[in-house]
Amino acid sequence: MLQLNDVVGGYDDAHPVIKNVTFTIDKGKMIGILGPNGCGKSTLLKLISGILPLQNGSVRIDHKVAQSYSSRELARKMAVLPQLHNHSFSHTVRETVALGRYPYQQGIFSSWSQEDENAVVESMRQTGIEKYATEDITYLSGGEQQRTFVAQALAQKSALLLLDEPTNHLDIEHQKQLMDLIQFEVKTHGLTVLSVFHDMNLAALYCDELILLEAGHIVAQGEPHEVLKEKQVEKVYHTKIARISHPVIPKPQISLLPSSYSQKATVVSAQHINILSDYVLVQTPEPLKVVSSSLHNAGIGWYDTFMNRTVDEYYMCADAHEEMERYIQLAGFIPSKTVAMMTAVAVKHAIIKEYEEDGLSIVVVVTAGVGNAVDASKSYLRQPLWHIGTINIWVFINAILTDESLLQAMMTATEAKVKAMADEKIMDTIAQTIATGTSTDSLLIAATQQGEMQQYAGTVTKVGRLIGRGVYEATVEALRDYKRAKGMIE
Ligand SMILES: Nc1ncnc2c1ncn2[C@@H]1O[C@H](COP(=O)(O)OP(=O)(O)OP(=O)(O)O)[C@@H](O)[C@H]1O
Repeated sequence: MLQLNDVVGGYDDAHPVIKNVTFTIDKGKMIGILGPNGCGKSTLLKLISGILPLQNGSVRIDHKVAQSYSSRELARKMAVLPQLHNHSFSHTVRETVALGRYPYQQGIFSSWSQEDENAVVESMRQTGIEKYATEDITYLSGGEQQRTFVAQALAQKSALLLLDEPTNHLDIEHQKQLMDLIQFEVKTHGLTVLSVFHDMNLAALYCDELILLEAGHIVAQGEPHEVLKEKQVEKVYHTKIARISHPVIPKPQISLLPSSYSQKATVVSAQHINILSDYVLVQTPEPLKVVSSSLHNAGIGWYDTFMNRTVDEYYMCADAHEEMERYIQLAGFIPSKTVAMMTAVAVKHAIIKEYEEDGLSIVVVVTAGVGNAVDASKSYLRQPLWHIGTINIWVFINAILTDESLLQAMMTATEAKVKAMADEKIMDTIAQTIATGTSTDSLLIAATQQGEMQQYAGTVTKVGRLIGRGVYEATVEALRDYKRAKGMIE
């Protein structure tokens, strides 16, 4: 649909802004242009739309050199949404949108057709601006004006849309509406879109491909995950960032790292573990980075309150998540900052252990009830019933853990728990084999993210050795306590 070959151009022949830019966009694709301020994004759009002449190279639209189209023909092929600037002219919203139909007019509005009318009405409806139709555009907010100019570009009904920061001035509801609308036109009507973005995350969510410009050159081009690489983005934008995965769809997202974020020194020790009447509680002065399978706030996140709550062995609740959230609130804590799990074991039986080796320390807290012990390899023999038995394990680590380390710590802790079950000969009463856990166990790894970096946490790493030993010893002790409480041992 659009082909650029060795395009050179700008405002001054001696110093072109755009230098040898080559790319092709297929029909029905949405491509985002990214790059720092002044790198030439808007200039590139101006060269493509013919506002600026090319110094070298060619722009082809539908295999024909762009300059060979008359201006009216070109406008039927290509609509342009420039960067929104203050403008002095005064038109109603409807008149402004209707200007998008000029390529189809013979004289000024002398041949207004039903098709023109339909295009204007439809694009005003799509962008949600019908209610402002008779208002003067200069009285609208920045976002409303932006939507009016998008409607004008859509009313042009051209196959190629060039957009310069289309979501400028829009709140997130209208950003999403606009991007959804453009994506719908791309997917269902084969519209081709080339759009400048400052918001890399929005571009990654909606674009098929991204082009990253630096000082008028293309430095990267491809699918969002290929272009938004941490080192590449840091180099081009001269700033520290973290690349993360979108939580719901497989797209990369870029997060800024403020340079002056400072945390209070946080070291978790056994003294932080409070055993209250109904729950074990830990509160830390700063949030810890947590990975857990807790009932409340499972997954990876940052939390400063940790609760292991005793419930009746026959606890039943239609919505345990909602009930737990209410419980946390009534107990005086903030649900969004709290990770919480449940146990049928009285919390006075919680085992707390602290380990330190070579400047690295961890705290392990375990409650173990194994009335519902299961051999994971034989659990298919059971009915899938939810029943609280539960071994809950917390591991607090005074160090910086990478994500891979947090996940390895989960594995190391699980292996240590399984070994404790084996050594204590805890049986799966249905399979008649040694159990590996209970059917509702939870595990939490929480790192202060201060101190020494622990890249890995497998069994023979510095932190893995502490976790393996700590979880094993605390679980064995908790299992013995459980047996004692049940009169199984002295
Ligand atoms: N009308 C103009 N005359 C002369 N130089 C210009 C003109 N417009 C832009 N420039 C220069 O061209 C370079 C590229 O500008 P351009 O607007 O294309 O950058 P951009 O990547 O779109 O920037 P931003 O992210 O700030 O919108 C800049 O150095 C800018 O100063």
